[in-house]
Amino acid sequence: MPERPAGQLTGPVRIVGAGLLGASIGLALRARGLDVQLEDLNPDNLRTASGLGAGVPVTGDEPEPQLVVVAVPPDHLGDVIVAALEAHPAAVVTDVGSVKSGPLATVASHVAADRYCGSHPMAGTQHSGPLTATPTLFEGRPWAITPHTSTSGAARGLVEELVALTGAMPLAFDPDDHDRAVARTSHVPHLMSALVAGRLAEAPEGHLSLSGPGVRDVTRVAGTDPGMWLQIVPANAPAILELLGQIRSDLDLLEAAIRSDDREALEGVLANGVAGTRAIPGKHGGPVRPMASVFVHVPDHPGELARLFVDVGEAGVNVEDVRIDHDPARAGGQVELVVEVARVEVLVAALEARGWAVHQ
Ligand SMILES: NC(=O)C1=CN([C@@H]2O[C@H](COP(=O)(O)OP(=O)(O)OC[C@H]3O[C@@H](n4cnc5c(N)ncnc54)[C@H](O)[C@@H]3O)[C@@H](O)[C@H]2O)C=CC1
Ligand SMILES: O=C(O)C(=O)Cc1ccc(O)cc1
Repeated sequence: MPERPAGQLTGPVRIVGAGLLGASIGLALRARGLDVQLEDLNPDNLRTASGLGAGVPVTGDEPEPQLVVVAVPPDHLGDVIVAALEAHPAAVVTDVGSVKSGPLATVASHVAADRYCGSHPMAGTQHSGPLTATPTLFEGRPWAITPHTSTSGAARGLVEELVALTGAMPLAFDPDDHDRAVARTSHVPHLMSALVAGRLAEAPEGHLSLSGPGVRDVTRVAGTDPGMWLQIVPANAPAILELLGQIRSDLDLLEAAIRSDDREALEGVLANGVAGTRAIPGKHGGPVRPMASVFVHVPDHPGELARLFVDVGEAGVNVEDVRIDHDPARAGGQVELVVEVARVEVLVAALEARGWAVHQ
């Protein structure tokens, strides 16, 4: 295939699988003025996605796509990518699947594999289907681009443009290395979250009333629709099993340390955890900036949250993250504002001066 200079993703883009990911990509591309064609086996999802403005359902009369984005569940990726390469002999084909080596194995023997370049955005919500699709889903998020040995420069270039148009941050990975990376950063964390959350379901009556932000943080991702994970985990079994083996040894060490009250070994486990959290890159891949939480009691009246955020804005402090919980002490909410450590004093002083009950 001839090399295509950069800056030439003009569409049409065909999206196969108009669920959460497909419809969100469609919305992002429509916002940039590209023609988007939608295909889905499920007529309800197709109707919802096109109704939201993510693109136009295919009829068979439309022009050939320049780029096909396959966004179907993991079990079907390989076959649907091959079908797209065959159906659209001039198009570049990518997919957004969570695991790259399996689909590539299906595609690799295909004569037109040079037109295929895998990819994987690290963004989602806890819901599947197009209803919660949003054009901003990918903004500032990492999006892996996983060319294989025979991917053409032109195919890779077009996928890079797709990623740039959605506002995501492109990161190049070899497909196998990508799978090892997401086993560590996404798949095993999800399974660990499910294991911890699973112990909550059988808790004796009353115990869960002591739930605080900690348990919510650790179990949040376990609450996502399990359907997709039932396909992701088997698709990345080798990389996941390797990490689970290491965690099993860590658990043995931890259990022994607790049994023998070995504080040094326990400290080692906890220190490793601290080192791990600090190793996660900061926003947009930048350096990690130390963060701290400021907790604010918000009375249970309409408009109070809005007033709080106006006051934070006027204090000139950027909120990096925010969580809202019931206040265990009084009626109302407790808002946790995560800000840079260096901004905590300014924020606390400004909020107290405006009458907010604040603690750290
Ligand atoms: N949900 C997430 O958080 C993320 C998902 N992914 C990957 O993106 C892909 C799509 O995931 P979601 O959008 O969440 O799933 P989804 O379930 O919301 O959407 C999948 C869509 O594909 C359609 N479909 C299934 N088989 C099809 C076929 N053969 N031809 C045409 N349409 C077909 C379904 O009807 C559905 O509308 C998956 O491979 C997943 O691994 C990647 C990053 C994040
Ligand atoms: O795990 C995360 O960090 C998410 O944001 C959600 C998610 C789920 C599955 C993926 O393949 C990619 C991202």
